Amino acid sequence: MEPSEKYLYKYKGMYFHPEYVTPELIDSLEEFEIRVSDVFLITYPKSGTVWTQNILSLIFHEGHRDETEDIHVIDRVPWLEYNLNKLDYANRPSPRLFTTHLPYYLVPRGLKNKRVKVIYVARNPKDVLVSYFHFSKIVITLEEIPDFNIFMERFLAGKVHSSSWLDHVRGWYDHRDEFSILFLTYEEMIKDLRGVVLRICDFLGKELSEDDLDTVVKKATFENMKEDPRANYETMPGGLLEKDKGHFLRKGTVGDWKNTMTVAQNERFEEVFKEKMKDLPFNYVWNNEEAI
Ligand SMILES: Nc1ncnc2c1ncn2[C@@H]1O[C@H](COP(=O)(O)OS(=O)(=O)O)[C@@H](OP(=O)(O)O)[C@H]1O
Repeated sequence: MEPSEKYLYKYKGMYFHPEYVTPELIDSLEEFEIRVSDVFLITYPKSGTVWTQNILSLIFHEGHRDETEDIHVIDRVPWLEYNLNKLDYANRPSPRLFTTHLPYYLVPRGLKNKRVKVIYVARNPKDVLVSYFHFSKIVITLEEIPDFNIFMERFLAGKVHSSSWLDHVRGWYDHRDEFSILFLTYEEMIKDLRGVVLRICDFLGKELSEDDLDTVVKKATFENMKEDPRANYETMPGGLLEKDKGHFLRKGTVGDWKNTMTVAQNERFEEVFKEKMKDLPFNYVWNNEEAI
């Protein structure tokens, strides 16, 4: 079953939503003017994007940490290709923080000067699949596919928004030498959030006091983010979420795929993905017992 054109179109090998992204915009991003102080967060959807957005916002903005500023993370670390709140990116003060789901070959050329810091977060693709499946039910501009089996086949074929998980992760990993890039996984964030925040700070050359570090870690926990209107995405622009159907911050756990996928579905998933993932260094995300 092919994706409906109402929700998806393909451009330069990548599926985009027609309402938010035009081919002209994608083309223009190649020349997007980069500052060396910019920081880019890059993810495949449902891999821990908003979590890391929140962490970056907390690291960089005292007013977020001490709650004196009421600015949503979508405005602190906005999407490069989905400028939902029409921010003036060219005139934002430095350091600018951006988020993107773009593949390595569509990001601004300036990222390749190796001076711009890029953080890539990957997550076990089975958990990504399940999170994506639930997400498609609550976002009004995503095609809702009630049958998990059909959704999984679309996911495996890369016929979803942002295309194939495998191509995304592999592309960024195989081209890592062209960027100044820190790879993180959702699973290690779950296992040792403080350690990951420290690694991010180290990578970005940010020094936080112990108290500030504690605050970042505390405010980035699932429970606290769920209660924080600046970070829980309950009020997405344009009323994108159908709140009575579920929440953006849904479960926030590792291994939830086991509650959804049948043995046969897991076998099918592994048949398509496992061999192709073999030489990726993220093998540990494949098997949750090994990850935790
Ligand atoms: N603090 C924290 N701790 C643990 N997990 C968290 C946290 N914040 C967000 N999440 C979970 O991340 C999933 C959403 O992924 P993304 O933010 O990448 O989605 S999106 O691409 O921006 O739509 C989604 O995963 P699921 O719960 O499995 O659906 C969120 O719950």
